Amino acid sequence: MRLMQEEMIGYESEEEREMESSSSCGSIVDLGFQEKSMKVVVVGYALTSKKIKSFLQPKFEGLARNKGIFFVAIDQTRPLSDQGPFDIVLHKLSGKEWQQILEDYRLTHPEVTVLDPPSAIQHVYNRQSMLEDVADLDLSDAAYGSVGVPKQLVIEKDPSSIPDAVKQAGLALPLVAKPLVAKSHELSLAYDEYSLEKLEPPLVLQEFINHGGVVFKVYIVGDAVKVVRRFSLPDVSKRDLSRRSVGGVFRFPRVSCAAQSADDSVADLDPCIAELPPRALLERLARELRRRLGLHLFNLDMIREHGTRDRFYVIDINYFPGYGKMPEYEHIFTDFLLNLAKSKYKKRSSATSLP
Ligand SMILES: O=P(O)(O)O[C@@H]1[C@@H](OP(=O)(O)O)[C@H](OP(=O)(O)O)[C@H](O)[C@H](OP(=O)(O)O)[C@H]1OP(=O)(O)O
Ligand SMILES: Nc1ncnc2c1ncn2[C@@H]1O[C@H](COP(=O)(O)OP(=O)(O)O)[C@@H](O)[C@H]1O
Ligand SMILES: [Mg+2]
Ligand SMILES: [Mg+2]
Repeated sequence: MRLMQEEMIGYESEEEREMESSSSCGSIVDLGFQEKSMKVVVVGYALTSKKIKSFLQPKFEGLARNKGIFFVAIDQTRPLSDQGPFDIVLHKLSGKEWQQILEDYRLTHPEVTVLDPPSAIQHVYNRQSMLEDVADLDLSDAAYGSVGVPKQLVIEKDPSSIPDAVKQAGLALPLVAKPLVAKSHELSLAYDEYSLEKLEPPLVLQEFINHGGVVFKVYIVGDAVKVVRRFSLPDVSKRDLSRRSVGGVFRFPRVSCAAQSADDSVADLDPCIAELPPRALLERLARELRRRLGLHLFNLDMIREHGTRDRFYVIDINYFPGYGKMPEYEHIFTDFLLNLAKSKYKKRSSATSLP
């Protein structure tokens, strides 16, 4: 947080100011219009052009600006220390070199909050380690339902070994085959053991869980948790499995990104399938995972086993997902950034006022 003159943060009109303050949700830090000098938050961002378009939408940037948050593009060709100064760095770029730059920057600039630490992000970029913390959490008999991960197996190489490995691990067909690298979305569903040899390691084989064709996207932004419904793959029946014609591998690249929101069709859906997971369960899950993963910005793909009321599975975790599709993300993000800057500012001032 830094000080700057009032004229830099202003609503274009009284009307705009009123509109903004009436639509603002939650308890945000009021930077105070009355103050002569204002505190501003400078957020450096290193994002792909696709992400800039979906995330830094004009409405969001405008709202943030009016609250004293300024977004500044990071120039990757110049040293980070020569840019800014930043209060917060938001990033989602790949490459070892970039990760190293960020790690070095974190060490030399502890006053800047880097969202999030590259090593914590790497942990969820591997589909094996991604779900370890959910499994370790052991929310198998939480008060509001159980949360687990589907049985899964990692295949590093040699496709011919897959049928035996699957048998040994006791995995039931059909299986979802997912590239080990989470940034690759070329998934497939294998219905019979003969087709398993056609798969291309390295991959994770995961038991397919019937869930009525609806997936819950649980978005996390710091302490805030928001859940939406999306359409997903349909259930596979025993009859489907026994029908020979179904045999083989069904490829479904980028299915979840292409999937439509199911929230608009909720009235047409079976309530047992569409009912959102209990709020208390999501809050607990989000809190625990935030701590264990060391991340502020991620989402979970969660499904409810069809035929149960409260047996849930986490099947995917994504770092800095498509927040543009999260309702009210503009307000949630603005509050998050302000609170982050405020708590850092408080900590720093109390440290400097020590005797
Ligand atoms: O492109 P979008 O907005 O659909 O966002 C993608 C996410 O879609 P979703 O939030 O489910 O709608 C998408 O989520 P899923 O893995 O599809 O569940 C990923 O987070 C993807 O990032 P990456 O390719 O894994 O690095 C996200 O892609 P990037 O925007 O980060 O490139
Ligand atoms: N174990 C599973 N059981 C049932 N459906 C699954 C399972 N894993 C994935 N899916 C379906 O495939 C989609 C994509 O899988 P996901 O693991 O989320 O990969 P991605 O990272 O590409 O989104 C999910 O949104 C869901 O529709
Ligand atoms: Mg997904
Ligand atoms: Mg994913």
